[in-house]
Amino acid sequence: MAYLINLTHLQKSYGKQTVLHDINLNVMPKEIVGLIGPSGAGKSTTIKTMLGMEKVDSGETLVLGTQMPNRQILSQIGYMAQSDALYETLSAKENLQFFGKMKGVSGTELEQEIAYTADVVELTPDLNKRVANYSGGMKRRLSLAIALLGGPELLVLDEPTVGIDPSLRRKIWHELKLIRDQGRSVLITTHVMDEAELTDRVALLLNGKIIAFAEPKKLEEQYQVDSIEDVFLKAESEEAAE
Ligand SMILES: Nc1ncnc2c1ncn2[C@@H]1O[C@H](COP(=O)(O)OP(=O)(O)OP(=O)(O)O)[C@@H](O)[C@H]1O
Repeated sequence: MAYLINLTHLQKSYGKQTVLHDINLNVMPKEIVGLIGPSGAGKSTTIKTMLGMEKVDSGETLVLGTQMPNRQILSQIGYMAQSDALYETLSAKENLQFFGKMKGVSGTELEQEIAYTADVVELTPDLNKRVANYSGGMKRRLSLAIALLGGPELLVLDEPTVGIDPSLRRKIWHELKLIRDQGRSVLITTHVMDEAELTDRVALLLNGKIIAFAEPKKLEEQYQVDSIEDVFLKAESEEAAE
């Protein structure tokens, strides 16, 4: 199997605190993988070490078959960070044009993609506003639109639905499923348990450890519960008892 992402035995500490303990995680073509866990579990650290933005202490990180860090690979991924990296003095449209060109999209194709992605995140009426005047949720939506530009084979989205209304959240998940059905893949972090049910496979992260990783339905069967939230609670109490 040619994994798009393959993390093996990742270990990472900040000072005396071990933040990632032996993380093993992979993403295959044409799937949505969720990385779910409470605040401080290590979701962003997993993503940042995976993309080479933070150094790992040990373990191997392969993204699109290449050892990270690698700038070339980074430019092929649709990455949405947890904090927005936008040009505040420019309009949303100018941001999209800038990042689109960086990804090698231009001309009519870029204009079409901007129109499409702005519609997905419901920013069409606000495209000409300066980002400095955007709300926090609008900035998240713009960051997501930027990540979608260029139709990357792999999307890595760090909490993309924080601060986003339920109806738009549903629309975004619909888009992610379309992306998956086109044969592309998504790694998404969230602390919203309901969203875990929408993934093809979900990794439950607790205190820097992956305590379970499988299809949501399989996990529910294995733990004999009806929701990922209950899987998490059960797995958490088993972990604490060990
Ligand atoms: N640069 C850093 N220096 C020291 N500690 C850090 C650093 N970055 C993260 N940590 C610590 O690592 C742990 C995991 O943080 P991380 O941001 O990965 O969690 P998270 O699961 O993404 O949380 P959230 O959902 O709140 O974003 C936390 O205890 C955090 O304080």
